[in-house]
Amino acid sequence: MMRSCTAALRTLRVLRCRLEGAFPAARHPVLARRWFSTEKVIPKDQALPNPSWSKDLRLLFDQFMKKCEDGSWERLPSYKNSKLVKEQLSQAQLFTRGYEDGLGFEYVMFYNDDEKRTVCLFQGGPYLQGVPGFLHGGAIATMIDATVGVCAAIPGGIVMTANLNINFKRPIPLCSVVVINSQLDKIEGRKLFLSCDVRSGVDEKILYSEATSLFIKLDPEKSLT
Ligand SMILES: CC/C=C\C/C=C\C/C=C\CCCCCCCC(=O)SCCNC(=O)CCNC(=O)[C@H](O)C(C)(C)COP(=O)(O)OP(=O)(O)OC[C@H]1O[C@@H](n2cnc3c(N)ncnc32)[C@H](O)[C@@H]1OP(=O)(O)O
Repeated sequence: MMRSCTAALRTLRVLRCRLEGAFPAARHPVLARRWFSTEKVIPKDQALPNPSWSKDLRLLFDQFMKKCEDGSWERLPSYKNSKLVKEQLSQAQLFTRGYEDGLGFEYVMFYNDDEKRTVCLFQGGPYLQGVPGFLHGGAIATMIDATVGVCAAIPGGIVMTANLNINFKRPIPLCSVVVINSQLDKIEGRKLFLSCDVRSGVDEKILYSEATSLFIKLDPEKSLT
């Protein structure tokens, strides 16, 4: 437990250094203060196996953890709450982490710095149903946005989605496991272009969705509101 907390804090520190190093304006006056706290509260890392994870999700998780051993990939921790919000928003939770184990978004992301790739292993639970038996398109879009968002934020700093285009090619069965594979294609000034696909877990034979996205690095001189 202690070791995983220390590892999580280390990864968070690395991510923070990367964001600030790659983009000094990551010290955006509002967002940086909200996103990174120096308080030493150790929240629960939710990007780790729990009993709701299926055999396939565990298998893929183990495969990626093996890839982390030589340092080419790293697992990204994920937390429900953040100390970044002010008191009146103390109920705020990361949208994708607001469900009990197994009911909503179960996922873990891995990052490869050399390839500028982020892979998300995702199991969508029963509260994410759209057409009976299948995942809601909004839930799929959410996880695509989160995955490409992280893929943009690590090299790009403080970014927001400006555009997200998704082709939904096949419906995703509820509670199945999919792999969201995203990559940074191009950076032009403040614009980061990314693409990703969503495939069936383990065999990756079924192409469920494809997406392209544009993220913009926030300009610290501009107000968000
Ligand atoms: C993302 C994760 C970040 C950090 C990680 C930290 C912690 C991790 C914790 C959790 C991770 C969870 C990840 C979740 C990811 C979710 C991300 C989101 O969903 S963000 C929410 C949805 N997006 C928004 O609400 C954004 C709303 N839009 C805006 O606020 C603004 O439009 C903007 C995107 C900030 C851009 O405004 P600016 O005034 O800064 O830029 P502009 O001067 O307007 O444009 C610059 C440049 O870009 C071109 N452009 C802008 N929008 C578009 C577009 N839709 N399509 C094409 N091109 C666009 C514009 O033409 C300019 O181009 P240029 O003239 O060539 O420079």
